[in-house]
Amino acid sequence: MSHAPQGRLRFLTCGSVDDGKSTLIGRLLFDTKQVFDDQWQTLRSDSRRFGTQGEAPDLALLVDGLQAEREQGITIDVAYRFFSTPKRAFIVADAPGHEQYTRNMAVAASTADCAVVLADARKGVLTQTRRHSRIVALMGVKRVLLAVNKMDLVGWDAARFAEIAADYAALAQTLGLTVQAVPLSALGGDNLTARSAQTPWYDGPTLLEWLEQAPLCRQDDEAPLRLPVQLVLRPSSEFRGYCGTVAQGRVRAGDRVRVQPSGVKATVAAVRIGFEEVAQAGPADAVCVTLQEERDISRGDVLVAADSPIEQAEQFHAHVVWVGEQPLLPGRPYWLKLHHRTVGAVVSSLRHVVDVDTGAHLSAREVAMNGIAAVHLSVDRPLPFMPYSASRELGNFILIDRLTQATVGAGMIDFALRRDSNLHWQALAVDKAARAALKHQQPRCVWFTGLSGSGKSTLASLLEKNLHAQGRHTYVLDGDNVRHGLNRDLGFTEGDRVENIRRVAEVARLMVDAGLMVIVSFISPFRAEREWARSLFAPGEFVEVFVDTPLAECERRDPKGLYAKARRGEIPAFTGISSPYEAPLNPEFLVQTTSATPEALAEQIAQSL
Ligand SMILES: Nc1ncnc2c1ncn2[C@@H]1O[C@H](COP(=O)(O)OS(=O)(=O)O)[C@@H](OP(=O)(O)O)[C@H]1O
Ligand SMILES: Nc1ncnc2c1ncn2[C@@H]1O[C@H](COP(=O)(O)OP(=O)(O)O)[C@@H](O)[C@H]1O
Repeated sequence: MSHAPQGRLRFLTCGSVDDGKSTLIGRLLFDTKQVFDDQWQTLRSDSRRFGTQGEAPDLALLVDGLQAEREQGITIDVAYRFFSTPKRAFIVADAPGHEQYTRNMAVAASTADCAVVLADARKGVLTQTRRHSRIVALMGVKRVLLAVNKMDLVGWDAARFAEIAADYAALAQTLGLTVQAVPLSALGGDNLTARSAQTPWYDGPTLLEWLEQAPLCRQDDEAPLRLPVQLVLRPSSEFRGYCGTVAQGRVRAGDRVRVQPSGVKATVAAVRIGFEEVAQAGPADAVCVTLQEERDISRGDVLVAADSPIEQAEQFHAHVVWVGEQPLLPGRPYWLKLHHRTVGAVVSSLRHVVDVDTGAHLSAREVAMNGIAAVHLSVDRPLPFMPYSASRELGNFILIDRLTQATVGAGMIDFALRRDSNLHWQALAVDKAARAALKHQQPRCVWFTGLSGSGKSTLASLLEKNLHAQGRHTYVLDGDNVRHGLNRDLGFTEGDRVENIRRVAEVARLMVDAGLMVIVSFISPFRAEREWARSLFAPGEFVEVFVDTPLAECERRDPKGLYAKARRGEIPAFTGISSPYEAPLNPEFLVQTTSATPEALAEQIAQSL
């Protein structure tokens, strides 16, 4: 094998179940397997240099799918296979076309340079073909080979091939894909690795020729440097190295760099790959950079060319592929991880859900598993980023459930929202401490949660009376009254409850900032929102009170007759009956209303404040 491969092309294959995908991949592997051993050696030596598996080959080097997603650990059903020819090495990702295909395909496509879309010559372009092509295009793949397979079963009919190719070309145009259609038979090996005698009328490339020539995505070493910091190495007080994989551009000793988001500048002292000092490094190189100056840099920062910063924002327009079992709900807090930076995030608005069959934009209030949506995202700290179209490494993120730590979404940033740069937090001369001092009190948010009829309102009202009598400045936010004003537009779906609590928590925060002792009394059935509410306050400021009255007792009390109605089926999604209540795991107070009077309970809580 005298020729060095021209880089390593990653592609994915997609098609409907019977289109012949496995045969095609099997054939490719079989026809090229004579060099497989050589390549395996390369992988082994690569693994020793860059890998994390010691002597064993680090397959992750082949499969660095959604980077963050992999670190997070989520099972994605994608098979990666490896083969090579004298011209090039290939990694083919095979995403099963059946269940969960959206998320599997999205993950596979997120690192692919191109895609091979199969169509059965007898069936032509099907709904599935459209669906897969749309997902592939959304994930940033620009080039597609349309493999019109089973041409032998249509008698190698040139007209049939031309018809399918034209059909697909029309779709490709709407998706912004560049297409090469190839007539082939995976079974017979025609036009796969060798030109077929059956298609004298076809003068385009074979499938393999096309793959050998297809441009790689990651070749942008002309671009300014972008190096997300994955790890800060400090083996001794003398040495501080910043490690990560170069996303774009080159880095050399002497280069001026800027640290984002802080903005401080520094000069590169040395660049290492493994233990070796190198003159320079480029895209996809895993490097360790040292600086001449001492700087405060941590994981999640990005080193960029000093004169060419990337954007930073807190609000984005993005696309999300939802992989969570629970639906995506606007207003619910998630963690967002972009390159190596993790921040708090909420979907501030759900713009639309994409119908993958037709491309239509549908309005929706939540996104189910495998759904794809356009959203506005708001994060709690400035995030250096690039649009996904300009950099997959700096433009793709994952969303993580705050409670289970499971990955629930994979996303692509489209652009920062303009309003972001015009919104500035007002620093005011009089602050919370000053306001609280004037009132001679410690501001607090006392958060009552529990079933309807558990006793929240009764206790909240008694607590306020008690505090007021001590000269405290208080305010009660109660579900029943807030739902008549600020939250009049909200009902009792999961999404509406999430938004209900989000708004109330924000209002409570403002009131605590005003120096008040705020008492919140809402069912607030979900842990995620209560935990997020807690995160808005300083340590010790948020006091969660779980009014732990058994459902049977609440139902017996039924102060508003709602349980009776709910049992008769007249109220849909009633908490405790037909809608869930997630009890707090570590509340500051657990209150049992069946064994003490409301007055005694309120007194106990007041004492502790
Ligand atoms: N479907 C359904 N489920 C639960 N509750 C219902 C429902 N429909 C109306 N109500 C009445 O609304 C009050 C609860 O509102 P909240 O804002 O506290 O609910 S939530 O936190 O958004 O879940 C609740 O008041 P409380 O009894 O004070 O809890 C009920 O009176
Ligand atoms: N120890 C107690 N604490 C609070 N409420 C109690 C207690 N014992 C009985 N109750 C009764 O339970 C009912 C609770 O209703 P409410 O305070 O409106 O509940 P919620 O606001 O949680 O829906 C009231 O009728 C109240 O008098």
